[in-house]
Amino acid sequence: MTKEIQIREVRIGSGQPKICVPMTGKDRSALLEEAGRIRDIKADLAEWRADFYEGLSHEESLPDMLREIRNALGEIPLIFTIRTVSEGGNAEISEKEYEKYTLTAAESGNADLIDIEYFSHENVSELIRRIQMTGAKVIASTHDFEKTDDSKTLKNRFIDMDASGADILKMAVMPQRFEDVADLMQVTSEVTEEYTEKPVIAMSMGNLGSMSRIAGENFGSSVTFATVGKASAPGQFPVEELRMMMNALHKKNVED
Ligand SMILES: O=C1C[C@@](O)(C(=O)O)C[C@@H](O)[C@@H]1O
Repeated sequence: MTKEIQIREVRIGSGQPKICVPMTGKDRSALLEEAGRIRDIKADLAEWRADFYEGLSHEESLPDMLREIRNALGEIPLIFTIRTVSEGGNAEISEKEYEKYTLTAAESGNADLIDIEYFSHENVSELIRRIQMTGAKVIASTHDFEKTDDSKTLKNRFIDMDASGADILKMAVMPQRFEDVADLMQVTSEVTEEYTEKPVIAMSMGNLGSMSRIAGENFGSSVTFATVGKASAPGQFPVEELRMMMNALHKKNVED
């Protein structure tokens, strides 16, 4: 049974899955415009994909940028993410920099959640602990933009992330055939029912996997990512389309 986590006014892990919109702007004005659109469309959550930001290597600009994004978002909870090249993102940075930037974001007090790539970094449990000491929550994440491993491997990855002390567990994988999409959904359902009480976020990417972005309510994924402009990963829907499809599915679920 999943225990919900409340971030500001948003409850993750209970009710319908929450819609999160990534911000992929490369500079201040693009980011503030995206944040304004996210607020207008009333997304549940926003994610700053700071690996798209050209100022990332100027660590001292991060707190100011985070403060401005926070002001533009109002009360919408913010996830701070640096997606590295090895997990399908744009950041080519050292371990030291990854640690420094994620901690700086946490210490700013303006990012509610910090995404940590669980399998790609050193001393990750220690980093998670240090981030949590600032009051921010941690999403342990894993991404595979090439393929979907077998169910046992996916399940073990969730179990490892669960043991890390992170608050939320996230997995995004690329399907090569329909069975991969079904496997991801099945494993997520099993993990949320039998292995962890933490909220889980799971998606199968690409067009083939896009059904997994609609149906989280049925298989145990508590957040889904959607766009107001540029997608941050393949297969994402525009927010309004996704909201309509999720509401239609929810209606059927409660009728049953
Ligand atoms: O981890 C995820 C999920 C994601 O890769 C997706 O497939 O929607 C999009 C990313 O921005 C986010 O950090």
